[in-house]
Amino acid sequence: MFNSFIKSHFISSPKWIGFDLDGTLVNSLPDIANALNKTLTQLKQPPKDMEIVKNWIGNGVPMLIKRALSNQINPIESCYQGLFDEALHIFNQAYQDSLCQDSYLYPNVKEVLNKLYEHHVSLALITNKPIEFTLPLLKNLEIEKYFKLVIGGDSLAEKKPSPLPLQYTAEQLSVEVSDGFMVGDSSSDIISARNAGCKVIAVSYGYNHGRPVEELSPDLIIDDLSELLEAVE
Ligand SMILES: O=C(O)COP(=O)(O)O
Ligand SMILES: [Mg+2]
Repeated sequence: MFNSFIKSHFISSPKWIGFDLDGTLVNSLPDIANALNKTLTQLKQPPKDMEIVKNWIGNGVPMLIKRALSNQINPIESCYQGLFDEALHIFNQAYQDSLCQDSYLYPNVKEVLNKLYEHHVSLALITNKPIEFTLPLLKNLEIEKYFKLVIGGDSLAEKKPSPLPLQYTAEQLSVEVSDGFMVGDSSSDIISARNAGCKVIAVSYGYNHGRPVEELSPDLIIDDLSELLEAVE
């Protein structure tokens, strides 16, 4: 099932595959930017351009809020202090209200997940998105049934780039971490996989804080998820 390039560079029969969510399976940017701008407007802060918000996604909602209030990727405490709790509260409500208004699956996502599922590869969804948003989003996009395990950014004591979510996944699925790989769009996915001791495929079309994924030397870069597979008869 796996094409020859992946077979020769990867693992011919992976026991597990971990998928990142935002920027890998789902383009959630429009709904995240919309909720964030509702939050900023309510706090009388200037709204942000979608292209800027895109660079701030990938390290969870609290970090997104801190970045937005600081207007930069490395948040400054004096900028978000005092506003953070209220901003988080407003964002959580706004995002829950329009979680899947304009978000959509990238090309071939459902087909690839379905094929892997039919071939009994254990799939895990490993995101930094809080679990309260992750589960309804998966349900709404009709891909929740493919995952044996779903880990949100607040499900464990540490989120990606910590290796913990991947180590926990392997433990839960009763496999070795090195018997599978991670598929993601951002530095946190690549670093998490390296730290956990497994290979990683990066998608070129995601967010990665506005930086090219090549910089982090993933094991393989793909432009479309269907490159994971070759057609099953
Ligand atoms: O930062 C987020 O909320 C989303 O992160 P993800 O790319 O790990 O799904
Ligand atoms: Mg991502």
